[in-house]
Amino acid sequence: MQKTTQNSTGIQQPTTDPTPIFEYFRGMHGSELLTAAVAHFDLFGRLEKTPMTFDALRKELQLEKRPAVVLITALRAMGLIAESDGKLALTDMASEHLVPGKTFDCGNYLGLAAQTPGVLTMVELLKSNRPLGSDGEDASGAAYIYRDGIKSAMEAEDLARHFTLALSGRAKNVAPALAEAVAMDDATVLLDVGGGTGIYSYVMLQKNPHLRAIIFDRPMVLNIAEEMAKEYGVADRCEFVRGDMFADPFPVEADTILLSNILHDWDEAECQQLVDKCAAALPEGGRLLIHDVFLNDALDGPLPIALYSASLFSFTEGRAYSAAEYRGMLEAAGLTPGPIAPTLVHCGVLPGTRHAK
Ligand SMILES: C[S@@+](CC[C@H](N)C(=O)[O-])C[C@H]1O[C@@H](n2cnc3c(N)ncnc32)[C@H](O)[C@@H]1O
Repeated sequence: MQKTTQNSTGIQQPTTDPTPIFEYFRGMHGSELLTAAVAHFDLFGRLEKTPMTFDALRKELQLEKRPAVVLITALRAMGLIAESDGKLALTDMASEHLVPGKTFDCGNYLGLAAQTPGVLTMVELLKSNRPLGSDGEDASGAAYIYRDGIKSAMEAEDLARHFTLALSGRAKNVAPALAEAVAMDDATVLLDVGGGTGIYSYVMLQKNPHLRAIIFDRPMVLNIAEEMAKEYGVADRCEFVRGDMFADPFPVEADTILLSNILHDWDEAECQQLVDKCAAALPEGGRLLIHDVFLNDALDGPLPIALYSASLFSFTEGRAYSAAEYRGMLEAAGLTPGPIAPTLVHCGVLPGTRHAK
C-alpha cells in the first residue's frame, strides 16, 4: 500500500521528494540543445572566433529572442559559455573540447546524435520559434495554450483530457506544498486562472475551510476540473468559469488570483498582458500569486530549470523566466513583489500585492 503522510492540517502529502524523477525526464533536452549547438549551429566555432553580446550571437545564429534565450541559458548552465563585460565567450572546457579542429575537440562524437529525431525536432523548433503541433494542415494543436490565431489542442475533447490529466501527476505532488507556503487566512475568494485540473485550488480549499474558489479555463478542460473537484471533496465551494483569459473579463469578486504554471506558457508581451489584467481585477490589498519555476536573474541556470525551459519552449509560446523578469512584470502592473516561497519540483510562489495608488 502507498505510504503518504498528513501535514499539520490533515492534508495528504508525499513522503519522498519526486524532484529527481522530473529532472531525469527533462534531461533529454540537454542532449538535444548541446548537439544542436555543436552540429547544427556551429555555436562554439563562432564564439571561439570572437566573444559577442547576446544580441550579436542571436543574430549570427539567425534566432529570435525566445529560442536564443533557451539555448544560451542552457549552455551557460552547463558551464560551456560565460558572460564577461557584457559579452558571451567560451569557457576553457568548451574552448578545448567543442571547437572544430582543436586537438581535443569531441564535437564529432556528439555529432553521432545530429540526425536523431529529438535533435532534428529541436533544431526545427529553435529556427521556427513555433510550438509543436501548432502549424500545418494536419496539426493537432499546441498543448496548453489557447488564443486567437493559433490552433489549440485544448479545444479537442480527447487532447484536452490527455494534456490536462498529464499535469495532475505534478499537481497532486506539489499542491500540498503550495497550500502550506501561502497563508490564506484573510482571503475569501481565490481565482485560479488557467486552473487546469484545479488541484492547486482544491488543496488550498481543503486546508482553508472558509475559502471559495473560481476555476477559469477552457470549456473542455473544466469538464475534468469539475470531476476532480468532486474527488477532492470541495465541489460545493467551487465555481467554474469557461472563457478565454485574454479576451474575456475575469470574475471581479476574487481577492487572490493564482497563475500556476501559466506565465511560462507565453512570450513576454502576453505575460505582461495577463499580469496587468490580474492586477486590474484585484481589490486593494489583493494578491496575485505567480506559482512557477525561476531561472537565475543572470539567465545562466540552474541547469534543471534551463532544461525544463526547453520543454516549455517546445510545447508552448513560453519559456522559464527569472525572478527578476517576473518582478519586473509585477511592478509594471502596479503590484509590489514579495519574497518567493519554495514549493516542490523546483517551483516556488512569488506574490504581488496591490496597494493603494
Ligand atoms: C500549463 S497548464 C497549467 C494548469 C494548472 N494551472 C497547473 O498548474 O497545473 C495551462 C492552462 O492554461 C489554460 N489556458 C491556456 N490558454 C487559455 C486561455 N486563453 N483562456 C483560459 N485558459 C487557458 C489551459 O487550458 C491549461 O489548463
